[in-house]
Amino acid sequence: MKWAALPLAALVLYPVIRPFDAYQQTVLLLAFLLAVQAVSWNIISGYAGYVSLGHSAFLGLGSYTAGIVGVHTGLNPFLAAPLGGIVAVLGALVLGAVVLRARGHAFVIITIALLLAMQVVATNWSSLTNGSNGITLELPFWSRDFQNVPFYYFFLLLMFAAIGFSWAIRRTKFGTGLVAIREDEGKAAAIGVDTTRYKIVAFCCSTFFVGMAGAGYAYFLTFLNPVGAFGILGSVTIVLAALVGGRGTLWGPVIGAFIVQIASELATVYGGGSQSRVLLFGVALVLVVLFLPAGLLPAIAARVRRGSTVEFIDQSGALASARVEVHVPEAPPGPILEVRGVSKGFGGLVAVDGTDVTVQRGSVTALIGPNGSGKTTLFNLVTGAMRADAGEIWFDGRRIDRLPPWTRGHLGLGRTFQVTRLFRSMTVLQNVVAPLPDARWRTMLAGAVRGHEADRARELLGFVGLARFADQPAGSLSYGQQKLVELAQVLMMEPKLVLLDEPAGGVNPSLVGRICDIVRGLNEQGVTFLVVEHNIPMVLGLCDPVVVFSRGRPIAEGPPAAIRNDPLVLDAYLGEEAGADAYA
Ligand SMILES: Nc1ncnc2c1ncn2[C@@H]1O[C@H](COP(=O)(O)OP(=O)(O)OP(=O)(O)O)[C@@H](O)[C@H]1O
Repeated sequence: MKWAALPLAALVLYPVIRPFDAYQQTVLLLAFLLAVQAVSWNIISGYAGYVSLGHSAFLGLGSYTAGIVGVHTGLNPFLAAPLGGIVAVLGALVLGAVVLRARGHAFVIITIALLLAMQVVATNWSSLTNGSNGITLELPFWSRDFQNVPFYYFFLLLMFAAIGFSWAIRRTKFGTGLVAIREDEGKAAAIGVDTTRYKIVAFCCSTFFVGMAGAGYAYFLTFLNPVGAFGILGSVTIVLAALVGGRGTLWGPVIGAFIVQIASELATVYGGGSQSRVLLFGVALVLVVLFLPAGLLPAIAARVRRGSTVEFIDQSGALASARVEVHVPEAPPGPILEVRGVSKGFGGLVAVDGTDVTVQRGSVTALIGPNGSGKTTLFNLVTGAMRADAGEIWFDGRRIDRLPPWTRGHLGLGRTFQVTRLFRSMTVLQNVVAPLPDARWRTMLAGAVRGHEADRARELLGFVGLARFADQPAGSLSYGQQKLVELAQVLMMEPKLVLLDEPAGGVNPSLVGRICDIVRGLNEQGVTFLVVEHNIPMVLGLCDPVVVFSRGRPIAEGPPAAIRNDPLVLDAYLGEEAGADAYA
């Protein structure tokens, strides 16, 4: 941040030193305007990864708000700017509430459609917008000699505000949640992130300053029409600026905005007008995607990192034992999880077939069965990653099968994955503090890594023997270590029941013992476990009871000693010979 102080101070002082450089001021103020848009766009499309290709629609909305209000009330567009921001946010709220319930590409397409739809509305709703004749705004009331100076400071101030806002968001749990959504939306939901709410709020946040800027821009142009206000080129420019600088970073979109604005100006001056600009943007977009996919700033950061020495971490003693207190509310014995008649099919394949499974509170229950017998699908149904076709799921006395995954997480249902799903761009510590224990706005807006939560995360990392890796990127850990981090992550949610999907799969045998110790230690303190595992000796040593699955339903259940000798199980699961070997 310090490196930015000097150029920012120069920008603040420039009109004071050269008040009559109207052209240079115009170039710069348009760069500020683009930066406001790119920084705002970055909140939904960089942090959360939902690319909006029609974001200039919100600039148009702000412009029209100021124009229409100005025509009817005579309010100065600068004073109408907050209203422009609010209208943009309301637009985003309505659109986001509809579109952002879904995942993926639909959002991109719909944002383009939104932009074009607004153009059509602005053209045809003549009584409000004066149709394609456009709206002429009042002329600035100050002297023409330094006409650009107030606009310069208006956009500069907005740029600072947008950067500050983006910076603040990134430091909250909300910001971490957005990055989690970008990296793995399903996993984010499993650790308690209300992904729908987060995306809608992020979309709204990404429009407020754009709407405000729209009001100022209309005043600067003193004229508005539908094609100008809702043109696709504006949106492409925003995306290009953010991509060039580095989307998902704080300063990337700012730097990108300056580069794109200056390049665009050069193309207009030396390249023969706006047609050359379109060509330039098209070529630049292709080049950036091909050769600089992460953008300029991340590419420079990666080069600097490559040049610096890598810290060696002494891994000896990394498995040192530790104990951690977990809080599980007292409850009478009985079932904590009941799966009643649940089915799930994929096309013609029935993966889970009218299954009943009960997990008793305080147990370490195993779920074993051959590959493809439906164990992971059952986990997905219990945690809400998939919806059951039929049946009911009850957790801790409450029916949960219609609840979203994050609510199930808030109720105390934790889960690890067969193939670990840590957020790889985050550090180990950031991963562990990422889960959200409840849906309160206060929690969402709290600092991402703060006070007692950060202490707790370090304590949990110590418990799984990985405290010294806290500040390393999660992706740099070994597979087994990532499994342990994922366990620490789940424990952050104070779960009552943890579903472990193949905790020993692909893990060094020395770690398997450690995982068993951890599970036993937590279980003694009241945490219930449901474990899917192919490592039969581990299952028989750790779990009781054992439920055996075959073709989407349980075929046997009982203590390990009984399961070990059950001919049905040997037949369905391992075949007799293999079974004898495995249990030997
Ligand atoms: N999203 C999906 N779409 C289509 N088929 C699926 C999907 N998920 C699982 N299946 C199928 O459902 C069946 C059960 O798969 P599931 O992953 O639940 O088995 P599993 O018992 O966990 O297997 P493994 O022990 O190998 O992990 C398999 O035939 C699988 O191909």
